[in-house]
Amino acid sequence: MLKIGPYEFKSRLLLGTGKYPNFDVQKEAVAVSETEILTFSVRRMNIFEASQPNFLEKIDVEKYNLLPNTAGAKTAEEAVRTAKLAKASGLCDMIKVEVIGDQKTLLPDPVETLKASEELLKEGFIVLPYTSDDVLLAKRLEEMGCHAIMPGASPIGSGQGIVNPLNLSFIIEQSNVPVIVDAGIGTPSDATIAMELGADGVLLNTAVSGAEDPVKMAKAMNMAIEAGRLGYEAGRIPKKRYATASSPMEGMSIS
Ligand SMILES: CC(=O)[C@@H](O)[C@H](O)COP(=O)(O)O
Repeated sequence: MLKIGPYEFKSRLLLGTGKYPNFDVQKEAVAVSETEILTFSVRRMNIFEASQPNFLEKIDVEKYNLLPNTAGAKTAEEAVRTAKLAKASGLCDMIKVEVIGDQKTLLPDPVETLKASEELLKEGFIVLPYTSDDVLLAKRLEEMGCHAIMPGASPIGSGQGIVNPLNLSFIIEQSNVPVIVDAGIGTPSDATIAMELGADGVLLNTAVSGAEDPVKMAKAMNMAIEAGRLGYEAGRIPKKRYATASSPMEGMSIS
């Protein structure tokens, strides 16, 4: 089970809702992914205006846990304001803190992310910050009280996969709260690697919504995350420098 604050989830896949070719494909992809957590940008949702386009219009939102995110925020102040809007709409008390520090790489601003997370924790939110793969920053966010840490695999939408598995493994090793690898996943095998490293979950969007067949890819991601988790729990064999026979002859009576 994936436990985030007071919530428990069977699925370890968190899915974004943007950039699908149409709402029918989005709906089917979400269904086959078997995700229980959908994230969406509060700023793009028009949550208070029923007449405006709704990016979740074909989805039965009652069936999912919604994880609003503060995408578009460049400062802690903007992120806090956006989070409060989401909470006021009654959608959920979880918030993905996303404060972008650079528009080319879309990497998170560490100082503003810390500030926003601290403020939102004080306000009683369940806080999941999107952060870089900086090990010490992840530690500070956990010590502050964040309910999960979400280090990036690589830049949002880049599909580069996990560029620094060593840092991710340090973050996972030190963490007492769930670590959810967020952003940059390109293929099912990237998601499996994150889970084999010991991540508690994976958040992804572009790899599914931008695939040639988003529904097939959503299914593949579901299976990949499940496989990676099983492999992690099963415990991998140690790597050796030289070969060891798969069928040893010792103790056999055949000469
Ligand atoms: C939807 C969302 O929250 C994104 O900002 C997230 O980081 C996913 O990134 P990818 O699109 O690279 O999977």
